[in-house]
Amino acid sequence: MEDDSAVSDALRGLEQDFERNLRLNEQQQAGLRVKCEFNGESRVLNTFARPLKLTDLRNELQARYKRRLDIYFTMPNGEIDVPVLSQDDLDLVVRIIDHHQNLRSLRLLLRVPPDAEDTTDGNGRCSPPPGTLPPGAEFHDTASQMTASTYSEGEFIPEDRDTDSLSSVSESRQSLDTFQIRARGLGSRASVHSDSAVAMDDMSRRGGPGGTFPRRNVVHIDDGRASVPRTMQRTRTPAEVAAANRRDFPRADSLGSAQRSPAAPDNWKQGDLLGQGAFGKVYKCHDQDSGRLFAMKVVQLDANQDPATSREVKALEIEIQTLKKFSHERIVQYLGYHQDAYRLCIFMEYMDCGSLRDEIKRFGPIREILARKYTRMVLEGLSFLHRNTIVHRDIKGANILKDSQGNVKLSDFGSAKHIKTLQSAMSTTFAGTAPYIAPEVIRGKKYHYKADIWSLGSTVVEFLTGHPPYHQLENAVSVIYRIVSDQKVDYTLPSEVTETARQFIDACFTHALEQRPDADSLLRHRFCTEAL
Ligand SMILES: Nc1ncnc2c1ncn2[C@@H]1O[C@H](COP(=O)(O)OP(=O)(O)OP(=O)(O)O)[C@@H](O)[C@H]1O
Repeated sequence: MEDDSAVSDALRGLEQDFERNLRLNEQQQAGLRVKCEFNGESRVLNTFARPLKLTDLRNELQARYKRRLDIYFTMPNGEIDVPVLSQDDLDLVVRIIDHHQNLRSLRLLLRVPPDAEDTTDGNGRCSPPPGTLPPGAEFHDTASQMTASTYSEGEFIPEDRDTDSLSSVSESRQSLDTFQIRARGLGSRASVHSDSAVAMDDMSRRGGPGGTFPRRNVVHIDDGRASVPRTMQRTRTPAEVAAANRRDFPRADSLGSAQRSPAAPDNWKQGDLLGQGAFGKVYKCHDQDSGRLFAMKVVQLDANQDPATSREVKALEIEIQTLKKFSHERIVQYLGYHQDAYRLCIFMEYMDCGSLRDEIKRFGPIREILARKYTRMVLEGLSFLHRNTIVHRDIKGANILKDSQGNVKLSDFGSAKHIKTLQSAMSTTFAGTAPYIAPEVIRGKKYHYKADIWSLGSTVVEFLTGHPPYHQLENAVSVIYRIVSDQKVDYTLPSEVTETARQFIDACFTHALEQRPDADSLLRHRFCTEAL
């Protein structure tokens, strides 16, 4: 009986291989259709003969667009663009789409090279229109004594600290952070799960005791202090919220107490630079009213933002408004945001020891005993996010922050999608993130919460070896090619690392989503439960 089923399995496998090869042959004999997107406009170029030559492609682009353009390969999910710099990159990209069942054409994103942009100020930034605040001007600049005003459409949403009817989501037990928030009774589980944003938006629409009234977004700069204007936002329609939540999640069955939302400071002073990511700088800040320290991520905006970028900024603001209501001892607390014409400032809880990536850079790979502890804390954070229908989407050492007591927390959750789209729109790349991306995401599936588990596997390799898998490869295209084509992720652990660690990592690197364990089951893995 067993023999029979083994034979039929093998036959089915052979049949599938045959069909795949047949399809591949047909595809390879047919030419290659190339679609290009430039400045928000999509065009189908010629069908190119194989093998596709980079010089032919460049010549065709030059003829069509009459300018030199940088070429990026856009993955089917539209979120990942990787630069195509050489013939080798292009060959890999063609191989990726040939092995991809659903891809019929090569999608390329075209961008004007930064050095060719004639509207830049020489630093890659766009010059502001006449009469506007220069991009370098900081709000706290005492010398300038300026008052800058920006106007945006929308309805004024009262700050949450004045809004008793707004609740936040929290499971924080004994948070060691300085942003401990006062508990305010039990929240409704149902409203916080997939309908959470609807419920919150609904409450926002109704407004708290402060009422709802239109207001202009004005930034006053005086006296070396910055006053944060009340934020404005467009409320999400139920359809948008439903679309955002149309994912397959575990049930939110253990939401804890609802608490008062943390609020962004009204008056602050910018301090030292804490670090810089692919997209913006992070500064330490001092709340001038409470004395608390917090972190401020500054995302520079292009003054001549195209509509797509503006939409993404708006979406990011809305996301942060929602995310700040989530509170847990293993996630870095969002406090709010402020936007003007030149920058979007995202306020967050301050973590005084920086990221685990910084720690690895400074002190080398992390010993397994500590890696186990960090992994457990990361999984607690992931378990909370996933129960609350949030996919982190960018788990990596650089997004795990630590305080001086050894607590680690997840940062940058939820906002990753908008940040990435913005990065893409503003011509930065996120090659640094490529080694952590799950293969199904590269293949174009929507982010499923289990994609975070795959990234966790890469992050544990990073803890133990100092680098994620495939870091030695030269470029992002090679990395994503290896992730989608390797049956087994190629990584080497130091000899002293236990078999338990390897099993844990391999469990994270399970290709089939339904077999890949979730955060709660990984928390029960011996890697997390047993001390060394
Ligand atoms: N809340 C915070 N508290 C303290 N330091 C922080 C905080 N957030 C970020 N940092 C510091 O700033 C650095 C840059 O953070 P940022 O989130 O901009 O980029 P990243 O996560 O390192 O990289 P990428 O932009 O590619 O995701 C971090 O590595 C960390 O050292």
